[in-house]
Amino acid sequence: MLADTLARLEPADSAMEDRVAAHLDNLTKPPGSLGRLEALAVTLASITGEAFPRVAPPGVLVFAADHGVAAEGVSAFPQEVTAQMVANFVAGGAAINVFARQIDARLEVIDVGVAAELPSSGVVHEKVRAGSANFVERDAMSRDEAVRAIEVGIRAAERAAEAGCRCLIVGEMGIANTTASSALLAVLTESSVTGLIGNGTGIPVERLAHKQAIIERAIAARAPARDDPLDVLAKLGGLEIAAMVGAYLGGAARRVPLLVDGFIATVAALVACRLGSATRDYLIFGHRSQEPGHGHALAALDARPLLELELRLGEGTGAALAFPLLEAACRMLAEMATFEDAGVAASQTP
Ligand SMILES: Cc1cc2ncn([C@H]3O[C@H](COP(=O)(O)O)[C@@H](O)[C@H]3O)c2cc1C
Ligand SMILES: O=C(O)c1cccnc1
Repeated sequence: MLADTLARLEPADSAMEDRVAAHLDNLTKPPGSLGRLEALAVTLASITGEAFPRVAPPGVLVFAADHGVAAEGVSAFPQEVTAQMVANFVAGGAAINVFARQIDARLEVIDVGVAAELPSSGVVHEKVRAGSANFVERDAMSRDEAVRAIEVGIRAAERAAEAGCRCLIVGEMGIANTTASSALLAVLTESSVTGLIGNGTGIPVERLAHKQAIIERAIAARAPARDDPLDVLAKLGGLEIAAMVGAYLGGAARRVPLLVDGFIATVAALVACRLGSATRDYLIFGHRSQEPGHGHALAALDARPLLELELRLGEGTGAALAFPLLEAACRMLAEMATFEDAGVAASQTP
């Protein structure tokens, strides 16, 4: 299934660019005056292959899993919070529930690897294993488990597309996943861990050096092959991160715009692009997270996010908050009058 999805990936339709740019210049505004919203409209048209793209309704996929490395004291919160937050998602009380309701999104919560029993309803049960291993001691997961988790994500993206979602927001919940994401990013971009790490859920400054040492030890001990993204993901990643990779690949293969959230989501998107480079064409970046590594991950993807709200939460929240801008770009294309229709002079006569 992963191989099939990779084989179906195609670049976005660049022929749409000139056509949409010409239409934008006919709309009743000085050319270019709607700034980045105009570029966004062009991007959405080339992603979907439609001159008048639509992004509503959006689908939010929240993947949850636990991380063995949480045992090393790298998060400000205990591992149990992952399962407790899944229950909160089911009850509708988390930040992502609120913002998903605001944009009329279809929200799905998927258990890829939470190390606890979860509510039987309201969660899609796709547990590959009960949490990844502590990657300081052994590989986070096997290559086969990583592929299975990726396929959980591909299937979730397909369900969302089948349900009519025209834009995907991929979020996560997994205590200690900023540690796993920092490790992945350091290896994939051949960067030193210093400068990439941040305090995640809010570990005190004194514990940052410990978090850094854990990541450095893990990278040295696991010694992943940096040009083999699956090897890096299996050894240093997490189950929900692998599923996010799959959701991006599955969404891109279906030509669905992918609205990327914060640090963890961007690292997963980077892994997806390393597996299938055409995925990059389908990514739109919602916001810049406070987590220092996010700037680095965005730079690796040559990405400029839409919002800067000093968020550092994850779950898909920053992407959900940016969604109305995508909708505005679509409505601008479809609903604004042209100079001719409105009887407005298109330029000053010489
Ligand atoms: C109550 C709560 C809700 C959250 N929602 C997202 N995260 C975020 O924080 C975690 C990553 O940070 P670290 O690597 O420091 O553990 C992830 O679960 C992420 O989704 C949360 C964290 C907490 C505590
Ligand atoms: O930007 C994120 O995705 C993020 C930052 C801190 C903690 N959890 C998630």
